[in-house]
Amino acid sequence: MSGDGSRQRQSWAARHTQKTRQTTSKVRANSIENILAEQEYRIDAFAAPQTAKDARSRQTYSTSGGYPGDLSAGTFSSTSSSRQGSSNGSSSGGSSSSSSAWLRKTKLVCTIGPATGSRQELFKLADAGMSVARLNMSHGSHESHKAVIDLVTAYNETGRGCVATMLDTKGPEVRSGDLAEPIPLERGQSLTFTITEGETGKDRRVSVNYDGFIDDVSIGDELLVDGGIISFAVTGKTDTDVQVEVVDAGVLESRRHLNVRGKSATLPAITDKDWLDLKFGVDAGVDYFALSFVKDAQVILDVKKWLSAQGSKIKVLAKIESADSVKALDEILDAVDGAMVARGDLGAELPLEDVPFWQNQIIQGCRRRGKPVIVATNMLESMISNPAPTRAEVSDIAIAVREGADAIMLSGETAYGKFPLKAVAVQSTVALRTEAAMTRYQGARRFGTDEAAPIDWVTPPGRRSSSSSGGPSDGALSEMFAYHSTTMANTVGAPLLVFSKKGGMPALLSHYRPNKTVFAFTDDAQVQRHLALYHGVIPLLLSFSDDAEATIDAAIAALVARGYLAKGQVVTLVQSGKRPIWRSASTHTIQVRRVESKHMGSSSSLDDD
Ligand SMILES: Nc1ncnc2c1ncn2[C@@H]1O[C@H](COP(=O)(O)OP(=O)(O)OP(=O)(O)O)[C@@H](O)[C@H]1O
Ligand SMILES: CC(=O)C(=O)O
Repeated sequence: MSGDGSRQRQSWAARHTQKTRQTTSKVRANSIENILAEQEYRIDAFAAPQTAKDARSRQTYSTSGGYPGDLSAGTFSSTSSSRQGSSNGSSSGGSSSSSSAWLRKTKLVCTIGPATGSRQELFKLADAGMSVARLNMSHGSHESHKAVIDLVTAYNETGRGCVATMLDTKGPEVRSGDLAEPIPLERGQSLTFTITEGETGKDRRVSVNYDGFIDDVSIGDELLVDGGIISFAVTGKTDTDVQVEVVDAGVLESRRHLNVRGKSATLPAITDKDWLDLKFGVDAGVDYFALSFVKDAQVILDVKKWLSAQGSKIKVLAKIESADSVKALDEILDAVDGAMVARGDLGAELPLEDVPFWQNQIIQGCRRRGKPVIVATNMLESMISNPAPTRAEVSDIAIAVREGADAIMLSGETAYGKFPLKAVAVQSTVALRTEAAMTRYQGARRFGTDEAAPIDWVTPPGRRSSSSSGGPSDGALSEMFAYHSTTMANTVGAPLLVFSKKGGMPALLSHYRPNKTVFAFTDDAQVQRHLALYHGVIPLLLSFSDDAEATIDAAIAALVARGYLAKGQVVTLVQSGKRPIWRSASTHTIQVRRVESKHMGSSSSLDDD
């Protein structure tokens, strides 16, 4: 790039930014007024209502007080929402555009285990708002995981909602072996971990499942059990044994996770068991792989190459949970389809106080790249045994939502906890409340004082990479389209309606975080499930006819039938992407369409109904 070109580009970008600021000013002003006019926030938003009536009777979060940040004013009610699905002409600016429902944008990932593996419990979890069912390959069998995948398929076939499946690999974990009985350990006592097989605790000798353990450990290291519930100082070692002294006391049980603070094990990135599990996932048709203990980009590229050789479109997420993975964060995030902040192991390998910093880095890294990111582990740990969360847990959810995570995850809370549905309801409500408050506070900052810099999640796309004709490339054009569609939708206070075959444009729209929902219609069930993870996107399945207008009308009618839109409301319609569906009929367009009489009353032609 020549110096001149660079200057030109900068000045274009500067002008563009200035214009955009002016436009977003209007956008925010409208949004604040719209939000002030809206006092109800619907929860369990991603379990789509089947009819407008159904939508009306859904649980709502109503604020009797003046602003959504006023938690004391909030009340849960299961009563009918007087606004949902009904005429909603009260929004400001002469626009009758705003949908009355404030739909939750942050998605919920739930680990399925003994507490939630039955048809009844899994369906309840999905109805309560689960968008992704996580299968942890450290537990259960292929048969039990296949049964869960079949249940998710059955749920999706009911048309009640869209749930994706995520297979989480066990990864190269170092574990202690089976014990004859648990060993109580007091501070100062000694113990020996050995690579000799069959040591079950006699003479305080315990086997470890990995020979390289000896080389990975040095005298003076801190050795942790299950992320720190017991800790040891390494005091000596031989060719086969590691001697340790108890620092934090506890009871050592069978097959516990061992790791050395600040060091990653030198195990292969993907173990033989992982490859068998990945093959199982391909055969069973899961939607996402979450790869444990990813160390660098190469392992991602290897799995992606293997997947494409199998003709599989499974998306690959990297779990960032090791000292190695944070060192290689940028190259890993460049290679993956998304990431998980796996705080359990991350907090064992790194000092605990570093975890919030890395959580933020990982979220921002994914947000910059337009890739989905999940925040996981301990989000509502106390709800494994208690029916209500701690205040700190509520704050933790709010922080992840404010930082811009696409999804938040539950582990033991839904796998074996006593209150899985309550845990989902808490995540859902806290996310919803936080999102509503964020939108308002952002606006207040922008139009109020200069006290705090506005939260700026999005930057306008640059006019990067030009095509052979000299203009922006298709990819850059799509990004600009997504950006300007978002600005337009925000200005009119309307949700977005997009048609997509591969999910690219809905993902781009999600990246720009529009104020309202992105209703993404696709004719591919797997693309629909992939989109279930993306922030603010409600993915719906629909056959695309050759007639663009007929398809658009069918989509609007489907949204009306589900209670998402009502007569007189407007939607921002986006037809774009690298391969627009109706290129012959229209190229790239952004339009604002109003819901008319012809969209009312007809039954939805959604494929999943
Ligand atoms: N498919 C399953 N079958 C049985 N139990 C499960 C299953 N999935 C999860 N669990 C239980 O839920 C707990 C929490 O789930 P999570 O996915 O967070 O496990 P984990 O903490 O990664 O596992 P580990 O205990 O191996 O470190 C597990 O420790 C296990 O007891
Ligand atoms: C989710 C997970 O694996 C972790 O937090 O370590």
